[in-house]
Amino acid sequence: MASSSNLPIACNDHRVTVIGAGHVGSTLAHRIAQRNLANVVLLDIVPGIPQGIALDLMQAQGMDCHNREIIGTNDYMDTTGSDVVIITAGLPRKPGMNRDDLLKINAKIAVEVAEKAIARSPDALYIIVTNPLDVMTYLVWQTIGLPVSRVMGMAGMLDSARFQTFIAMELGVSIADVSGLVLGGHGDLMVPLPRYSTVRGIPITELMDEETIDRLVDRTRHGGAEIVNLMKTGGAYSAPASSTCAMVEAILHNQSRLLPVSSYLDGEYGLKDIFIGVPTRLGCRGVEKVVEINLTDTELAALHTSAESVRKNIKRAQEMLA
Ligand SMILES: NC(=O)c1ccc[n+]([C@@H]2O[C@H](COP(=O)([O-])OP(=O)(O)OC[C@H]3O[C@@H](n4cnc5c(N)ncnc54)[C@H](O)[C@@H]3O)[C@@H](O)[C@H]2O)c1
Ligand SMILES: O=C(O)C[C@H](O)C(=O)O
Repeated sequence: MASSSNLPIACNDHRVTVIGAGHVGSTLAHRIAQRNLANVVLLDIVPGIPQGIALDLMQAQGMDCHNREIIGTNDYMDTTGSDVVIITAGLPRKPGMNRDDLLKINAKIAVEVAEKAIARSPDALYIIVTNPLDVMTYLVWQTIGLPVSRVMGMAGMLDSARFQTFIAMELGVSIADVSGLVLGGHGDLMVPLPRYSTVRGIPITELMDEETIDRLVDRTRHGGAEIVNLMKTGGAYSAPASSTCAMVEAILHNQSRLLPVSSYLDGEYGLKDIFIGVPTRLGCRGVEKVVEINLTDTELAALHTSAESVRKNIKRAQEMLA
C-alpha cells in the first residue's frame, strides 16, 4: 500500500479494503482502525471523498490510540493484496422503498466493483454489505469465482443485534445477558427465532408472552425501515458497521466464532445454490462450516419462504444484468 505519511504503522500488516466510503463504509473503516484490526484502504468512486474521510480518521488516531494507517483512494491499485475486501458501495433505500427496489442499480455497482477488486486481491475473503444483501452476495460470488468459503454477506449479525436490543429493552435486563438469533434473508421475510434467543441461556419463550414476542419479532423484521423512516435520507450505519467489524475480527483473529452470516448453502436446511443467513463458523479461512440447528416445521417453512424470495430476486438480477 502506498503510504500517505511517514508515521510508523502497526507491524501486524493485515490490510482490509472497504469499497464505498459512505455512511457504512466510513464508519466501518473507523471501527476497524479503532479496534486495531488492520490497516484500511477506503475506496469510493467520488474523487476526494475517501481521501478526505481517511485524512479525518488519521487525525483521530492520537485520541483513538491506534497506529493503523487509513488511506482513501479512487484507484484499485491501492487495494492490491488485501486480506479482506468489504463491499458497501451502492445506494441505500429511501422511505417507502423496500431493499429489493435497489436491485437493478446496486447489482450493476456490486458486479462492477467486484470485478475490479478481484483483479487486485484474488486471495482475499469478501464480505458483502450492499442491499439487497443475499442477492448481491450471490452476484459477487458468481462474478469473482472464488470458493464459497471465501464469500459471505453481512446481515444476520445486524438483525440478531436488533432482536437482542429489543429483548433487553423489553425486559429491562443488561444486553450482556441477552442473545438473539435471526436467520433467513435480509428482508421482511427474515426469520427471528425466539426459541434460540435467550437471556442467560433461558429462552425468551419462558420469559415473555406470545403477544410480546410477536411484537418484538415484527419490530426486528422492520428494524431497517424504522430507521430509514426516521432518518429520511439514508439508513442505519452504526450497528451495520459494528456487525461487519465483528466478522472482520473473527476472520483476522481466527476466532472460529459461530455467527449468523449469509453463507452459501449446498443442501443444508434443504436449500441449494443460494446465499442466506444461517449459523456459520467463521475463522481465518472464511466460512469453516454452516451449522444446521433443529428447526420446527414452521421455522423451516419460514426459512424456505424467505429463500424463495431471495431466489426470485437472484433470477431477476441475472436477467437485468444479461
Ligand atoms: N447488509 C446490511 O445489513 C446493510 C446495513 C446497512 C446498509 N446496507 C446497504 O449498504 C449500502 C451502503 O449504505 P450507506 O448508508 O453507506 O450508503 P451511502 O450512500 O452513504 O454510501 C454509498 C457509497 O457508495 C459509493 N459508490 C456508489 N457507486 C460506487 C462505485 N461504483 N464504486 C465505488 N463506490 C461507489 C457512493 O459514492 C457512496 O459513497 C446500501 O446498499 C445499504 O442499503 C446494508
Ligand atoms: O434497511 C435498510 O435499508 C438498511 C439495512 O439493510 C438495515 O437493515 O438497516
